[in-house]
Amino acid sequence: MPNLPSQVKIVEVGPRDGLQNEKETISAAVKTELVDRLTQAGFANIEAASFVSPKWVPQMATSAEVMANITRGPGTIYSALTPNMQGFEAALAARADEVVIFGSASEAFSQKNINCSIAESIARFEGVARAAKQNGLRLRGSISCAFGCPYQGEVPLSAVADVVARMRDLGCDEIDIADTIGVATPRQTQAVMDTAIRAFHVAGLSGHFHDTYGQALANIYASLETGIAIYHSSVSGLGGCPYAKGATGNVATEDVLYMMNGLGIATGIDLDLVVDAGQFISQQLGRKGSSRAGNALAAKRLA
Ligand SMILES: CC(=O)SCCNC(=O)CCNC(=O)[C@H](O)C(C)(C)COP(=O)(O)OP(=O)(O)OC[C@H]1O[C@@H](n2cnc3c(N)ncnc32)[C@H](O)[C@@H]1OP(=O)(O)O
Ligand SMILES: CC(=O)CC(=O)O
Repeated sequence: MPNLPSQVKIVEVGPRDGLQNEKETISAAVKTELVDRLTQAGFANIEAASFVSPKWVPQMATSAEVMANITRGPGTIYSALTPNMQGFEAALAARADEVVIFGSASEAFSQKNINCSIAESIARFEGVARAAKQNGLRLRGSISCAFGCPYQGEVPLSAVADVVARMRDLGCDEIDIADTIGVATPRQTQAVMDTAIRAFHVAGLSGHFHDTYGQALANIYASLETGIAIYHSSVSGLGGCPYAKGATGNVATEDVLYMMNGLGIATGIDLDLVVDAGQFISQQLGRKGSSRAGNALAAKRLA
């Protein structure tokens, strides 16, 4: 049995990554209730908002209202995406605990997603990073397309190493290695994670896996073997990226928790309450959730 971490942090990204791609407008009240349910379930970190252009991502336009109305848990960090100073100022006003600068290891994706090159994005993030530190906010860097890009295909390890180093030099407390389109497989995952670990301390790295090809849980297990102990997931497997067509949601939180529980890895999260939250948001969206464990556990309750 390989030596796996004895505990992990699960960052719940459903309210942001999970909902950002929904076509029908979801009310701020529903989003607020979702965040509150997730807080009750015991998450130490919830990605609750995104202060991006409402023209680019209309679903996130209610972020300030959601942040104003949630009931904050004393031990929970509420994060918000901030692509530039305009986003940062909004996140600060909304009392975000952590801001997320989000770049890419792929030039093509950077242009499509945030309308600038990787180098331009890093220059933009410098102001956000400085302001975050000055205001005592945590700073997280997210690196999209670390395993493959919907526009340019392969992404070399050297590109991942380069952006991790740039995020590190900006002073990020945590850096996410993201499989935006869910194409990675376990050996590749370990190669990318080992590359990131050479550029940043392992305790500050996280794995953000979408599940398009059904590989996300296997990739999380592979990452556990490299020592990575922070994972992102989305309740009910919600999600997708408006600038990565065809990509499905993040790995489902219920499935990750079920696996961690089985491995004896502590998360501090109440799986039953996450299943309830998944049922709630699925009902609101009018469709069955895509978490295998969530659906099985909900069916067992009815049996
Ligand atoms: C993999 C993932 O899931 S990542 C998450 C999903 N992707 C995203 O959220 C990316 C969203 N992208 C964006 O919001 C945009 O590309 C931006 C804001 C980063 C850059 O867009 P640009 O058009 O180059 O911005 P620019 O600075 O030129 O401003 C254009 C307009 O956007 C507005 N804008 C810029 N930044 C923001 C912001 N953070 N919040 C709200 N509005 C903004 C400006 O006020 C301006 O408005 P106007 O036309 O009414 O004057
Ligand atoms: C910011 C993100 O949402 C990360 C990704 O999936 O690319």
